[in-house]
Amino acid sequence: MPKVLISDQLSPAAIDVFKQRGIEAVVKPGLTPAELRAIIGAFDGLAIRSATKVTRELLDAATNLKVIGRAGIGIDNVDVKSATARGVVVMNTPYGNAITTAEHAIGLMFALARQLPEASASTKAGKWEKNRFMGVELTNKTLGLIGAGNIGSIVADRAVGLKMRVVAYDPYLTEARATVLGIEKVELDTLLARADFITLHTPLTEQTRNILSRENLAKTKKGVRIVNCARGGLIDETALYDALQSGHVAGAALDVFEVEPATASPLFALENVVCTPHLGAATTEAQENVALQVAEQISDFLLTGAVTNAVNMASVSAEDAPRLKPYMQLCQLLGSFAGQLTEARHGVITKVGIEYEGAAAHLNHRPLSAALFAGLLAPMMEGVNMVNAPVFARDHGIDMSETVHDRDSEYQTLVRISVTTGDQTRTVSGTLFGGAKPRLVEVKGIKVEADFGRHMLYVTNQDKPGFIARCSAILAEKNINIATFHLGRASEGGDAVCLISIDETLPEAALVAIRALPQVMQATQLAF
Ligand SMILES: NC(=O)C1=CN([C@@H]2O[C@H](COP(=O)(O)OP(=O)(O)OC[C@H]3O[C@@H](n4cnc5c(N)ncnc54)[C@H](O)[C@@H]3O)[C@@H](O)[C@H]2O)C=CC1
Ligand SMILES: O=C(O)C(=O)COP(=O)(O)O
Repeated sequence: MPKVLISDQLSPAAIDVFKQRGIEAVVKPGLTPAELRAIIGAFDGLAIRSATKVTRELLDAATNLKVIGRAGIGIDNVDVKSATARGVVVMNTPYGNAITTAEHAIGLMFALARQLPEASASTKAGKWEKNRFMGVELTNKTLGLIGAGNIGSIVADRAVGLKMRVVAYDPYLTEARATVLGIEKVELDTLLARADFITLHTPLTEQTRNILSRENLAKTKKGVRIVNCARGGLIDETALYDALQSGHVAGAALDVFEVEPATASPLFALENVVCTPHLGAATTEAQENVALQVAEQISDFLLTGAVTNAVNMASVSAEDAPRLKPYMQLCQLLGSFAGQLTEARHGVITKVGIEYEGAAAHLNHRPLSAALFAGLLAPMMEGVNMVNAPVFARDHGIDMSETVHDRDSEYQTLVRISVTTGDQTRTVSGTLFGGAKPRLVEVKGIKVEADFGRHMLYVTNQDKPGFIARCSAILAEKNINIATFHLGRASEGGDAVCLISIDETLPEAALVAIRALPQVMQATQLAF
């Protein structure tokens, strides 16, 4: 039974899903990094929010981990690069808390405009300071949106409803989308100069870190009010403090901080600052949404191989997963076959071509090609799998091409792989027999029909009499049982290939004896 660790506060809805799906869920929020490292090795999945920091050190200890599910959007608390290198899928739930977070941003904007928290505190203190709290209207004000993705778009929609003018800076926002949203796409400097309110809705990346730097804060309109419901690192907090103190920035509402939990900050002392403890996603509805989604996604992946909302792997829908499963196996085996034939003396792999024909042409290819690369690179690299294989291939400069043939194939379905090392290119093709069983149908342009056995012997030889008898004799001499024996040849008396499935590993001496046969050019032992 797969085991999942829930290391942050997740709605109990997640536990119910895991239980129903037959997955053991262990709930342990609030562990220290050392405590987490001590137990993570026992788990196949990890479900988190923003509190758990998934560092390289934690991943080093996560020897069984296959999937990390983030019940929420931001994954800046996960070292995705290290997870990918270790073959761990990282998923998030990109929509489940978007409305809630957008509503929090709008709520904070109102709180700033009317100083609601201070007015509430003053009233509760019995002061009745009716003249102290003079607010500003939102109607006809300009809202500057930095980041117009899921959350930013919802904020824009609500702000337009409040009769605000919305300008947006987002390099990936198209003019057409801006028109649909009823907003104006502008450059950052224009936004800074025009906005009465600024709200941030980008992920924290190297490009967005400090996007409201001291320099950019100085470019804002005097009296601007700033809302940050995205990530702490987007604003230079010291520069913001200074701008608030000087009155250049009239107010700031912060849900997120550079260091969290934020239990002390000079900003807390300022009257014109409203703070919430990273509550953007904290509604019953959003927490139920993200908990259910993450539990379903983790379960689907661990139980069926379906991949949803992964940030480091191609998606495989729940509907596609069973259909792709035999193809994944075929691709992995074809890759493994080609990989095992690629001897170091031939040089490094420079190019891989993958062709899909017949029924295979109509499938989702990215996961299939990833499975093929996993098989291909496994003999050369440790710990390679579908998640990290495409990255390894790219990092090693392997040029990959995929071709889909929309033509009638001799086979109902066919996958062909061409691997180039130095100036040599080898091809291997396979099909699914009966729609489910992987079968080799061609090696180096020679037709040969063979199932993949656990132990196999691959021989290239001259098509001359005597080879079969001598080869069989060597195997018999070592008491090695032959399961299947398949032959193919390019032409009568020409190049031939022989694939022998045997019941156990062949001793090295027998392999040497086969290589010494006069007809034999190459003999390689393969394992699947
Ligand atoms: N306070 C909270 O509890 C929550 C905070 N968040 C934060 O909100 C962020 C945004 O969430 P979504 O809108 O769902 O993400 P999204 O991916 O839909 O949108 C992000 C937008 O930022 C834009 N962007 C990327 N780089 C940019 C740059 N350099 N300059 C300007 N725009 C840039 C992208 O083009 C995209 O449109 C998340 O990454 C997360 O950090 C999300 C949920 C809850
Ligand atoms: O989804 C996000 O990106 C959030 O920031 C929400 O964080 P949380 O799950 O409330 O810790």
